[in-house]
Amino acid sequence: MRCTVIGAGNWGTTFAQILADAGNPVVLWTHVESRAEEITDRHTNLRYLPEAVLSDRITATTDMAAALQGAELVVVALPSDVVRRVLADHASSVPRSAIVVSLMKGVEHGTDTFMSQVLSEIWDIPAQRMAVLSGPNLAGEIIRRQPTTSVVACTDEQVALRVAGACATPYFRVFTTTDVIGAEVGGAVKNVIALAVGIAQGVGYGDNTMASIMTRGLSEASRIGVSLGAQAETFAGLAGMGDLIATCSSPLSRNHRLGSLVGKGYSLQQAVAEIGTTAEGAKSCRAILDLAQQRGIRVSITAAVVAVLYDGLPVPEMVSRLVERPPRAED
Ligand SMILES: NC(=O)c1ccc[n+]([C@@H]2O[C@H](COP(=O)([O-])OP(=O)(O)OC[C@H]3O[C@@H](n4cnc5c(N)ncnc54)[C@H](O)[C@@H]3O)[C@@H](O)[C@H]2O)c1
Ligand SMILES: O=P(O)(O)OC[C@H](O)CO
Repeated sequence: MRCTVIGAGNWGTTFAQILADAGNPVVLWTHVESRAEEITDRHTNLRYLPEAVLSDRITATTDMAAALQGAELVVVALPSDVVRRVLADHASSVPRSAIVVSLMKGVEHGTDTFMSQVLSEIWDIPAQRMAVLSGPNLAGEIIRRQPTTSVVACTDEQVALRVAGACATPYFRVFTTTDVIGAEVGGAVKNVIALAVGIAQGVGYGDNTMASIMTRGLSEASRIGVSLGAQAETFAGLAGMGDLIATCSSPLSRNHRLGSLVGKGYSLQQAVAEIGTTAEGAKSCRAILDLAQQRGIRVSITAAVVAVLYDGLPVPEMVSRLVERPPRAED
């Protein structure tokens, strides 16, 4: 398939490499002219993936219309808070038959909208051509061709299978589902839970604390998802538990690292500056809390992360707020 990937950061560039390894020609869009030249001429992207040698099936451009021309598969990997601003004016350049895939794991602040919903809205993409790919997919491992799995969600299963086929390589095994909202919620909420785990580990707490936050965090994701129409089983799968385990356990996760810095006493601004690339949980946690509160869903961990990052709650009080609560049945 003729593929276009929008966003040449960690995941966009790594996903372009997956598509190229699967035999597809790929055009990678970046807003940075020097990066486009570097990717096309030298087959590197030193800012994001310093050790990688990229396939010569990948070329890059800053010209959005040229990047989208003739695309059969359009993949978007931008930070969630710039998607609307960067892409809204380019609807007429998206080929009418193209399949659009969101790789993003975030919720838009202000509209509480998931990324596939933003893309469908700004580009007028029908549900049967709009897909989401999510799973335990740390770019830093995949660019080294370490094996992993992922799931493509689309209401049209045949479309999900086409996308899965287009990115199948010996190191990237892709499953399919029709539960689009479940994949979206799993990907976005696990970032917030990884922040909470990172904060606890930054304070110095160990594996019992991590396991407790992960398990109760998955329960928050599942409750939010089901209230939005997701299937509960999705949260036991790759886009739920699978991604949660990878993100909460790995030092490669930006959300985990950001949380750990906050647990050690950094302010949010200092931690964001130190990480230097996208940590979606910090941007999405308030929208996720909004979504839960609007539906009367209890999300204590998400609320605690918002309180620490945005309302000045001291970290030790976050921990006691989570632990010192009356007993009740596990749900
Ligand atoms: N990195 C991963 O391992 C990984 C894995 C799965 C999903 N994701 C998701 O993919 C999305 C992108 O993450 P990433 O890791 O590639 O982020 P990144 O920070 O590494 O890269 C972001 C890219 O967006 C570009 N960008 C930023 N602001 C822009 C603007 N205003 N206009 C145009 N381009 C702009 C940057 O130049 C860069 O190319 C996120 O939603 C993330 O949650 C990341
Ligand atoms: O580095 P993070 O925390 O954005 O996580 C990357 C991926 O989402 C892991 O699947």
